[in-house]
Amino acid sequence: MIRLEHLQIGYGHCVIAQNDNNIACAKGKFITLIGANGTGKSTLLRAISNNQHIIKGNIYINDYNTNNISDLYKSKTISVVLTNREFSQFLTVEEILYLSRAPYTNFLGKLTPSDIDFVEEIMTDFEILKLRSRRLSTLSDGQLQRVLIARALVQDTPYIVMDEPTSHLDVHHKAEILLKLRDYCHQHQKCIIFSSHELSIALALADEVLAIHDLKLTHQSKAEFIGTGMLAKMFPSPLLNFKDGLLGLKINDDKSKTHNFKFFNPLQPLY
Ligand SMILES: Nc1ncnc2c1ncn2[C@@H]1O[C@H](COP(=O)(O)OP(=O)(O)OP(=O)(O)O)[C@@H](O)[C@H]1O
Repeated sequence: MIRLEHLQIGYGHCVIAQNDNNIACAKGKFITLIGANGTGKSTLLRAISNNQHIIKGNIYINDYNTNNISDLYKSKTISVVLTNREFSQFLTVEEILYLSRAPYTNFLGKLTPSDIDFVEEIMTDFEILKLRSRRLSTLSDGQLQRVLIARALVQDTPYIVMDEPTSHLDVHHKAEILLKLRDYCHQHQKCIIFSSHELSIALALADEVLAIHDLKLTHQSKAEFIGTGMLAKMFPSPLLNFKDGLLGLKINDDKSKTHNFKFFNPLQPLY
């Protein structure tokens, strides 16, 4: 379980988001984090993964306060896909994946046959076998994003946080990768928290929603969240309509001068 207790995140003394009630994110849940630009999604994900100062409150992973956990425990417990390129661009795809097994190797860093099989399995699942010998610096943004998602899975931790993991992917790969991640989360009882601006796909697939609006961080089941009508408040726009929990896009009909909305129901699975 990841627990957020009376958390305040932000910069200096400036709070950008806080949760008044305690929040618990359980294993086996595929949780989307949504909010308008600049509301604090990346800041929250960095805080959860212990890469960001917290103004107030506590974050617990498996009942351990993240302020007090060792690097080794952290690397076996939570993996992260952030948006910055914080690793050496000279590494090949295969090398960065093998390095992600480091928490499980002996002091010589030697991989076992089962480590290698596991990496091969993930490379196959995420269609990156063909990229294995390529240096990271030579990958397209979309290819790199698939590699970084694979890297987080190779680390094989119960908790995974991902900041906009599909932002560079084409529409086919967005749907495919999020479906794979959801199935992986359910099959292996992982807790995956991912931020996304792809509301329709994210809400169609997620089990639960973390939302940041008006400096408040909330956590609800998907159905509860949609029932609150919060989407319309989070994204006030004359082009969008969220009536009855349905996401609608305004389509101007020039002849009749009326505005119709094409609706997509995020409660319906995509397939
Ligand atoms: N290092 C920093 N110092 C001060 N303020 C920062 C810093 N990094 C981010 N901020 C501010 O904190 C707020 C939240 O930023 P954050 O990147 O977490 O938002 P976000 O919800 O992920 O945004 P987006 O959807 O645009 O990616 C923004 O107002 C941003 O300008």
